[in-house]
Amino acid sequence: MHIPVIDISPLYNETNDTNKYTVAQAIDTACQNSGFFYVTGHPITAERMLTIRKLSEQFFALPAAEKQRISIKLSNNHRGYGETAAEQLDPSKPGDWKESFDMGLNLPAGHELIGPKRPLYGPNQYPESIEGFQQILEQHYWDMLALGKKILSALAIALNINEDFFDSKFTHPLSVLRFLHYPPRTAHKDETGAEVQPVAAGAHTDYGCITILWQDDLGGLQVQDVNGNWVDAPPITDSFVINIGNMMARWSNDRYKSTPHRVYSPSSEERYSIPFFVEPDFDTDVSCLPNCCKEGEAPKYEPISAGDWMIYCFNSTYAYRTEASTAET
Ligand SMILES: O=C(O)CCC(=O)C(=O)O
Ligand SMILES: [Fe+2]
Repeated sequence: MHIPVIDISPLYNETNDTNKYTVAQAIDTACQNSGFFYVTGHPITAERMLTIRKLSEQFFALPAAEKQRISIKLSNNHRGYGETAAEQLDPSKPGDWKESFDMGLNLPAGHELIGPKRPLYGPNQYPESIEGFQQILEQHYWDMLALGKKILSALAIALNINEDFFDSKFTHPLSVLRFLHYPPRTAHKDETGAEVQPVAAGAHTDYGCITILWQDDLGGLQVQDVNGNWVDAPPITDSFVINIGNMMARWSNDRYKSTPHRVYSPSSEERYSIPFFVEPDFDTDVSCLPNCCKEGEAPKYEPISAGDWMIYCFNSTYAYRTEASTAET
C-alpha cells in the first residue's frame, strides 16, 4: 500500500488553477486507493504544534481527580476527559490503553441549537488550572477546521463540483479536537506463553468526514491494506496524516475509502497524538455527492443527517453512552 505525501501549498495560491487541480487529483486518487495520505505545505506551524503538544502533556499530567472533574461521563455532548479503557475501538479486544480529552464548538447552555434533537451540541469542559488552555485550543480548533475545509475544497475540485461546496456546511460544525495520551505499555504473555505486544488503539475506521492527525515521533500508527496486512504510517516532520472516515465514504457512495487503522506500539514509552475530526453541521444532509453515482444507478445509501450518523457511530464504541441510554429507558 502506498501512502502518498502531498504538498498542498498550491491550494493556498489562488492564482494558479493548474497546480491546484494537480493537487486535487493527487488527493482524489489517494482517497480512492488507500484512503490515507500525508499533507505538507499547510499553514499550521511547527511552533503551534509544539504549544499544543505541551498543553496536552500538561493536561494529562494533572492529578486524576482534577481530570475526573471534567469527565466525558458528566457531559451531555461528549466533551471532556476519557480515562484509559473508556473507549473500545475494536470490540474483540480489551479497551484501548489511552486517555483522551475532547473539545469542540463551545456553545453556551441555552443556545438554540442545543436540545434533545441534536445531542452533540453544547459547552466544552476545560481544566481550570492550565493557563491559556481554552483560548489557545479554541484558536487551534478554527485553524484546523480551516485546513480541513481546504482539503475538502480539493475533493470538490476533483469531483467537478463547486470548490466551496462544503464550506456552507460548517457554520456550527460537529468537528472535534482530541488529545490522546498512550501511557507506557509493556508486553505480556498470552495463554500459550507467547509474548504479545499490546495494541494501544484497536483496529477501527473513523466515523466522520475526514481526520487530520498529528502524531509524535514515536510511530505506531498502522493502516490495513486490502490483503489484511498492517502497513506502518510513520511520523513525517511537519506533516499531518489525513484519512477518510465512514461518513465521507457514505457521502461519496464509496468512491472514497474509509480504511481500518490502529496504533500498535511495542514501546514502553508514552505516546501523544492529536487527531482533529472534520465533521460538518449536525443537520447536514449526507446524501450521495454530485458525480459520485453512475448515470442510471441508484445511490447505495439512504440520506442521513451528519449528526444522526455520528450518534449512531459513537453509541457503538463507548460503553458509557449505551449504559446511560439503557438507564434512561
Ligand atoms: O493515535 C493515533 O495515532 C491514531 C488515533 C486514531 O486513529 C483515532 O483516534 O481515530
Ligand atoms: Fe482513527
